[in-house]
Amino acid sequence: MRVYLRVRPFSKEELSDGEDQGCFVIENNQTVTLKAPKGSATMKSSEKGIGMSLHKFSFSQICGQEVTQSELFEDTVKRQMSDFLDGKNALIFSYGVTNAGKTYTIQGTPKEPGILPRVLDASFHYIGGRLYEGMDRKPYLRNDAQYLDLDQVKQERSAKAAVFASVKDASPEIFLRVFRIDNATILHLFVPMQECDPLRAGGGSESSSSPSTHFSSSPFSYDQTVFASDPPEADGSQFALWIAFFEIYNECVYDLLQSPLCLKSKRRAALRVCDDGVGNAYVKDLKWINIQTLGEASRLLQFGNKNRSAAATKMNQSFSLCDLAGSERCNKTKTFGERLREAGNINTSLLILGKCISALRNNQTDGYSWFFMRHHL
Ligand SMILES: Nc1ncnc2c1ncn2[C@@H]1O[C@H](COP(=O)(O)OP(=O)(O)OP(=O)(O)O)[C@@H](O)[C@H]1O
Repeated sequence: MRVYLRVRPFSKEELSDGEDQGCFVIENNQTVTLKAPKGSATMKSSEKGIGMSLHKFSFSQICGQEVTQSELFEDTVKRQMSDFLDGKNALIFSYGVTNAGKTYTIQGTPKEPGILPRVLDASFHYIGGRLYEGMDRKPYLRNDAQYLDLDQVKQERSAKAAVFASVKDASPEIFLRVFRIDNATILHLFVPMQECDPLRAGGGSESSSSPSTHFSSSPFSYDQTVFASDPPEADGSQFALWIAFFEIYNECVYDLLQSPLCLKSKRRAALRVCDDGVGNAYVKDLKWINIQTLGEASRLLQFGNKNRSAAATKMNQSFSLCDLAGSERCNKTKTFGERLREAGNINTSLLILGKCISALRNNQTDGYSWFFMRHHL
């Protein structure tokens, strides 16, 4: 596990409130010293000879306030991303007091995209023309994939269409802003809008052009050689990308990709955290959506984020639902196994996005977590 510290600059308000008291000194790129603020309980205690006013902390690496989003990605996540593309699962978790800069670091702003859009972009870049266009290989339990029959594929398509239909009125401007670096690059990065049309998106494999063409002119600059070496084209490997997005709120797991059409009651149903039978936790009944383009990924992110804030403010939370959460053993049913191997060499790559708020709120802290799972079948 690697632990990075990111220090954000003071805001104008903080500076005018005199919060910059030199309490924080970066000694080197791995060590910081914290000095208790004047008048704080810690400072008063140390003046009485109880406890210390100085504390040193060490990290894998410290990113100072001058570090840009792009540099942060290069210095921290890129290595993990490379492992992920090599077939290892990964988890990225950000933790800090409210207003510390977690959202800025993970999601970023239109002008300064954070880790998430960069990783999505890099994933598509890496996969290039090897994206599996069908929807019949789907994540299953924690580390597995299942084969879907024609009826199930149909259901997947309509579920996807329902989600995309509910964001179809979103302004393309907002949509584009998610990854915008500057005006000149907008059109290059994003897929043509008709490719994001919900009806077409619902059609799954009907995408007519190779996904690689959409990302060849991405505004993000990566040294692709740092990423895992491409699997040999000759082995016919393809990649299926599915996204799930959930939040943990007051100890309950909520699906953020649940289409509002499915929410007949105003209460959101909490999902269960189950065991796959071999000790791996997974979220039962979590909605997975197959994506074919970076644009679709971006729309899902937008959709889920909207659900998150709406959920917190508009919906009538029922804490009695909490008893549904918690670990529960679920029977492992039939998996795809050998049938998939016979059918071809498909890598199923999964991205799970989630914001963990949970009981951490009690300490005025919260965290973002983000998992990558990938398996070769
Ligand atoms: N590295 C940075 N450079 C410039 N501004 C930053 C940086 N990090 C954070 N900020 C700014 O600081 C403010 C707080 O950041 P952010 O909203 O990301 O905090 P947070 O930890 O997600 O807060 P919360 O837990 O309340 O959601 C925002 O205005 C953000 O734009």
